[in-house]
Amino acid sequence: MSAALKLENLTKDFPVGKRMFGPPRGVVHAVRPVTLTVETGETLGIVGESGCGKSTLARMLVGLLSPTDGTIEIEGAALDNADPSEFGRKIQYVFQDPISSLNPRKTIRQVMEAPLKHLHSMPKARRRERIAEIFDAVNLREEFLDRYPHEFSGGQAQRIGIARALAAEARILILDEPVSALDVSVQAQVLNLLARLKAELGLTYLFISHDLAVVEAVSDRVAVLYFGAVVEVGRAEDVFRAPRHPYTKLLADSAPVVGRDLKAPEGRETELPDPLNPPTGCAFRARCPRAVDRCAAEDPPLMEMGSGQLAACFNPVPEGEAAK
Ligand SMILES: Nc1ncnc2c1ncn2[C@@H]1O[C@H](COP(=O)(O)OP(=O)(O)OP(=O)(O)O)[C@@H](O)[C@H]1O
Repeated sequence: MSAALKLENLTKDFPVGKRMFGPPRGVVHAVRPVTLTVETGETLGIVGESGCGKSTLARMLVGLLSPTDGTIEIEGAALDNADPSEFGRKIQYVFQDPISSLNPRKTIRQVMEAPLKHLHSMPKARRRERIAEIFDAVNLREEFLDRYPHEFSGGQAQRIGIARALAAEARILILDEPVSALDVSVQAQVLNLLARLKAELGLTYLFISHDLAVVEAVSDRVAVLYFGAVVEVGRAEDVFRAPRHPYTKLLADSAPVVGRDLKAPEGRETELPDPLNPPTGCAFRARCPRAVDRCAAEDPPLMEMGSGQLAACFNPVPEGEAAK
């Protein structure tokens, strides 16, 4: 397998409380150095509570935000050197609510034509054919093309979002909560469609979700984010069934949906630390039932826990202590 995406120390700081003169009042470290590789054809799930940096990470990958530091490599080409149009083509964002990201005054055909025209300079006749092929691939009827965004149901809208990414000839899709706003039966249809397209087209997915059951079902590997950093990464079944980081164990024990009913051990904090005033050492230690002295002094790096599972913890959950 070759790498579709390689992130090396990717970092994003937001200065806050900007003043006319002098430095800003503080800095939010929204994404702390993230190093990750996603193989071609793989689905990497990304989970974590609200505010842990998922969207900031995703927005850097599609060029909506520029990194403070670090590098992004797509199919072997570093972002800085790559032709921006090539970059924009290969990695596409599929929003949770694709319709609100579309211009309400443009028909779906106009929306679909834009990438074919601008990224691929495709002549008109070929564009019509290509749009028909893509609509067929995502099970949408061609007659929908002359309608406007608000005329679609949630499931249809999500198919349109996927179709738009395919029109750009994306190789990597960032799926940001792609099914969380849909009814369960429609969720299954969209997930099946994504699985089929991935197999047929050899796509690579980054699947961001609060729903651990969905993430486990669709992901080959999972990265768990906490306070802007990857705290655990490994095969989906290992990470959820035998988590080594105490935060992942907390998520797995509190499932199914991250952020809802997160259990806090007796006398421990439940909230994320203040981003403007981060703690020393491990960011999770105030909530952690396994914290030891070292955790206050040093921020643990990701460490090998066996069979490719990595966790950033000095006192990991013992192997074999499966999640409840
Ligand atoms: N433009 C900004 N300026 C300042 N801080 C920001 C900005 N955007 C995000 N942040 C902060 O960066 C951190 C990460 O936010 P981000 O939106 O990436 O989290 P998230 O995991 O995607 O959350 P959610 O699940 O709610 O979408 C948070 O502390 C957030 O307040």
